[in-house]
Amino acid sequence: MMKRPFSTPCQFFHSRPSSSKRPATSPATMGRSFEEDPLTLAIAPPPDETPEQRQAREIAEAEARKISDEIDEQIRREREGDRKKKKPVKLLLLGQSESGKTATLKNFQLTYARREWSEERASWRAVIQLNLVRNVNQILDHLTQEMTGQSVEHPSDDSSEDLHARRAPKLPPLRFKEKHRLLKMRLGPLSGVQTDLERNLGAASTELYTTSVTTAAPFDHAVNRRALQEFSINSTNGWKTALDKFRTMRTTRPENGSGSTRKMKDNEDDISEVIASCKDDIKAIWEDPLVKEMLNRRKVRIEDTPGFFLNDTDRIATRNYQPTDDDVIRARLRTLGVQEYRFIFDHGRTVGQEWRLYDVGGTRSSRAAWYPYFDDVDAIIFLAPISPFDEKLAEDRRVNRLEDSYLLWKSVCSCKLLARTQIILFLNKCDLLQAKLQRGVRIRDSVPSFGDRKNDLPTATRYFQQHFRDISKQHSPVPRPFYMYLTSVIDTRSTAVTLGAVEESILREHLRHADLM
Ligand SMILES: Nc1nc2c(ncn2[C@@H]2O[C@H](COP(=O)(O)OP(=O)(O)OP(=O)(O)O)[C@@H](O)[C@H]2O)c(=O)[nH]1
Ligand SMILES: [Mg+2]
Repeated sequence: MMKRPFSTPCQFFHSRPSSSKRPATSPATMGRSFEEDPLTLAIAPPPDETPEQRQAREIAEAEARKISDEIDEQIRREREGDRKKKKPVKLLLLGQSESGKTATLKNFQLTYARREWSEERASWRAVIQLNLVRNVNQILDHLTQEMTGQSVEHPSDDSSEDLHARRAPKLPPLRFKEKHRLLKMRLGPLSGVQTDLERNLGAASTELYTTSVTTAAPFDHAVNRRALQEFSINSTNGWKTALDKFRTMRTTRPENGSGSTRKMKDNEDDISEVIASCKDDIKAIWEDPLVKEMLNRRKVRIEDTPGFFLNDTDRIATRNYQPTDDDVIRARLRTLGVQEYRFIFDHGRTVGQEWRLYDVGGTRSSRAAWYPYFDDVDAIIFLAPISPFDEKLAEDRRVNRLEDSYLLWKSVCSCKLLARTQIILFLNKCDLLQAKLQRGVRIRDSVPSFGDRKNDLPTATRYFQQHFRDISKQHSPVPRPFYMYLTSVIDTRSTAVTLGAVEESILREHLRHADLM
């Protein structure tokens, strides 16, 4: 901040002898006696000023006035900047279910609102326990099916890996032993634990497997837009709704807690106890070669599913488990409706700035609720996972996930209301894409237009990127820049770098908007 010259206006106070030589009454002091106006007395030029002195004084006065004006201008600019800064930056996260929207939001919180992040971290424990327990129960379900001779669910709409499996020659039956039956029996209580955790966490803890919506972008048709407003669910607490009970429990001393808080705490302790007592069996079933063979034959890749924690059993299946940052990023809790999160950034370029991030449910039936939020956002981050090029939507197993992302991207790009909104594309889940290609899964089996290109990560990402770029170019109502990042948002370090660039570009857009208003 520029300093006002010490002289303004006091510099021109001249020591004056208390002589009887009083200046003539000026218009400004008209009607007042000279003694009543000390300011005039102070700033009036000395009566015996020489022409040289007068010239020097006038130059000094002009210089001081210039500096003073510059200061006023700077204050004005700062106030204006403050006003713009005070307006929250609004950012909308879009993309299909499981595309990584909530994981991106968590990265924002981890990078820029760390205090809040640290306060919330412990409350994610129940979600991560549920994710782990669900991994185990998924294996147990397959084991039960295999032991009773049932085939895999969804046999008609599975991935290209499954197609290979079905073409493979019939294999001899797996020979399970007594130890598998015992493992199944001893892990039986985890079914009740899953039910308890799902009940505690509410609707967000269960996935959606059906939908009546048959289009990728139900907000597309103008006629329905007014009606769509009614679908809008706006909550200011999102995942906090699910986690709040756990936070209250953690911050309340047992003797002060209400009856329900104490009951909940007891229930949480019981759950941790059961999971901890199953630790060795969980590890045993996950590491068992015959069980691995069974999962391979069934083409079940639990390690690729959202909320996979079986490689962390040693840490998580303990009575005093405390989630790490990475655990929280990888935890899976479905988003319901449209959730608003307000963060005052305590790190980054915009410390003190309020950001409002809108996280939406991505299943086809949730998308109708998005439209009302298109109106007033500074930017959109659109997440398109590129690893599931050979997978189907959980809520509609006739629809290819990549195809769904293309359709959704096209609708967002062509939406007139968003014509001048900055859209940033994250081609996400690059880590899973790389792993899939390394396993030998061929893109062209699911995406024939990929043809004979090299089946590796750089070629694949270039190919998908070009497709998204073409759609943006062809369908945007007015030309827009194509901002794209290749991401694996569970990698918090590289995501922090990406978010740094995104923060800057969104902020520029935000200030530009504020200028226009
Ligand atoms: N391996 C890997 N996992 C990811 C990546 N991005 C997200 N995930 C995981 O995928 C799961 C789903 O991510 P979410 O962020 O919950 O997905 P979403 O888009 O919010 O989904 P909805 O709330 O259903 O719309 C979570 O368990 C994430 O940790 C990624 O780049 N790589
Ligand atoms: Mg979500």
